[in-house]
Amino acid sequence: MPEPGAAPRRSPQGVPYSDLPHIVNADGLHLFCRYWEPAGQPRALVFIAHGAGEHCGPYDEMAQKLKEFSLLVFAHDHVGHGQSEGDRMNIKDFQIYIRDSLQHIDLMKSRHPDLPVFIVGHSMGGAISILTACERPGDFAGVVLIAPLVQMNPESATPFKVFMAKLLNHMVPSLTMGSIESKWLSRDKRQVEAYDADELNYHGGMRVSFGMQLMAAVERMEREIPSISWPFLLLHGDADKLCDIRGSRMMHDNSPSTDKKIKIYEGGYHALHHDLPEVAESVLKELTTWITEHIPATTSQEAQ
Ligand SMILES: O=C1N[C@]2(CO1)C[C@H](C(=O)N1CCC(COc3ccc(F)cc3Cl)CC1)C2
Repeated sequence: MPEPGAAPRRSPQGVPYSDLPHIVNADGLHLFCRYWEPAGQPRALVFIAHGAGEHCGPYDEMAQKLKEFSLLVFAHDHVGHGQSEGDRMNIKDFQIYIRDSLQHIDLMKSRHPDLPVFIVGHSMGGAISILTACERPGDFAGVVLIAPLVQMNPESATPFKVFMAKLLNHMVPSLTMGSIESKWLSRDKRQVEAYDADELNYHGGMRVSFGMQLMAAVERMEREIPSISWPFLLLHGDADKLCDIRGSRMMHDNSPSTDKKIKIYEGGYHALHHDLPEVAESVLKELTTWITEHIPATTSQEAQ
């Protein structure tokens, strides 16, 4: 409980967290949460992990669609993102994203102990999803990855650039590199304009220290992939300039999972769920079908 008389903790936008759905993470930071609860009995839990610089608001359409299938969807803005506390798009250890995700997932599992749990992750949220599932390999009924960050883009992360980033990280870690080029997010200009206009997105430069954390996450995934046995669905555009499709192909080809699927969208840009309408529609169809088909039959159904 806050000290009596203490000023209420407020979101970066100035809203008291007492007026917002939130959890408090292990470092005492308030994370803004969203929940999409179906009218009747939910069939499964779905946690959505958003990517770098964005927040969980733009996943409302996806969550509404999942809710129509009696799925209980939940998400939070990662530390340093959107309406959550923390230094904007920066993290001292990538593990914090995974720890916080497991905290929120465990909270929802405690409320719905009999429901299977799925994760849907996009881009950096895909890396969070992969490493979260790797920490609890038996806990998830499935993981859906939309253009996940699995490997560095070899054009942007040349050995020289990686060397310079590591050197600069020791010298000036708060130095900023370029920002995320929104033109590569989607072929739908309205979606790019919406991203650029969204004040809850971080539009500043990426700190070298944050880039280092992303690289460390990539290295962790490279080590984990040969032991991935949980079910997953990969969706990736072959014109993605932000997260190379080769990472998804490598994960699909090198993981021992016997229940894995990759769907390539020809000409697709990075944010497939916000790409051209026919692609976004296909992505929603693919992930809702895959998740509902991966909900284990309940004992009552088995008894029939
Ligand atoms: O709809 C959406 N998608 C979003 C935004 O809005 C894209 C963004 C997102 O998560 N990434 C795109 C950029 C990428 C940069 O990667 C690096 C940069 C420097 C570095 F040193 C090492 C790496 Cl790995 C990380 C993943 C989420």
